[in-house]
Amino acid sequence: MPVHLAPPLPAYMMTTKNGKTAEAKLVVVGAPGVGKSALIVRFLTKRFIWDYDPTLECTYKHQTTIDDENVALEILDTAGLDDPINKEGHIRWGDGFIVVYSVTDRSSFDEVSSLKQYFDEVKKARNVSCVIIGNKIDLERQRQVTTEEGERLASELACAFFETSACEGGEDILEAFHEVYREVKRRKSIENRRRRSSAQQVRQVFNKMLNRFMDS
Ligand SMILES: Nc1nc2c(ncn2[C@@H]2O[C@H](COP(=O)(O)OP(=O)(O)OP(=O)(O)O)[C@@H](O)[C@H]2O)c(=O)[nH]1
Repeated sequence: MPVHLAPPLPAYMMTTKNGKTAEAKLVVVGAPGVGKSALIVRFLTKRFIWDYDPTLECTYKHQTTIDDENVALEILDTAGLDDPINKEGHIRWGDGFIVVYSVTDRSSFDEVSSLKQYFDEVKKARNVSCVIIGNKIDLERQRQVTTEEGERLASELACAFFETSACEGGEDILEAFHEVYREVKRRKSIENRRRRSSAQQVRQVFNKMLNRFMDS
């Protein structure tokens, strides 16, 4: 009997020491059956459930601490990204992405590059915040994708890389979710710096023009 996922956790609005809200929207994508739901549930509850209904679509709100910072995460568990409108909407919504493949399914690995490329296109960024997970490493005898292949691809795509077993658990699952948050935070701070510096440039030009006008 398939087990239904627990209902999403209640929403929290967290504030950091300086009074600001730290939050990030994460999207978990990958081919059907690679273990996206199992990884999310493992991250949220530290438990593994063998059988799920195939995911329709589910968003979880989760309060946690990452690097001593209180963070409110929203995590979207996607159900295949075949519908182009839905797909684009998910990508626009997300700040960071976890792309999952199964080490026992080469075709799921082959989809990773095109997914990453699509994120970059939709977000109009050279590199969106993204980590790659090769899941189901407990099924070593059925492995079709080596660790080296995963590492190589992740390095080509400039993403952090983790191999996990949602079934057995382990720190790498936690670390993958934390790492994508860190990446989101890094990029946000770069964007903010850029925005501040261009606002400063506009102010300088404006002040120069104003001074010239006043002098004339
Ligand atoms: N052995 C093993 N089985 C796993 C692991 N992760 C998930 N599974 C199993 O793989 C199947 C699919 O897992 P899901 O978490 O539903 O995969 P999904 O990617 O969310 O699937 P869709 O919602 O259909 O896209 C289930 O039977 C899980 O029990 C793992 O790490 N090891």
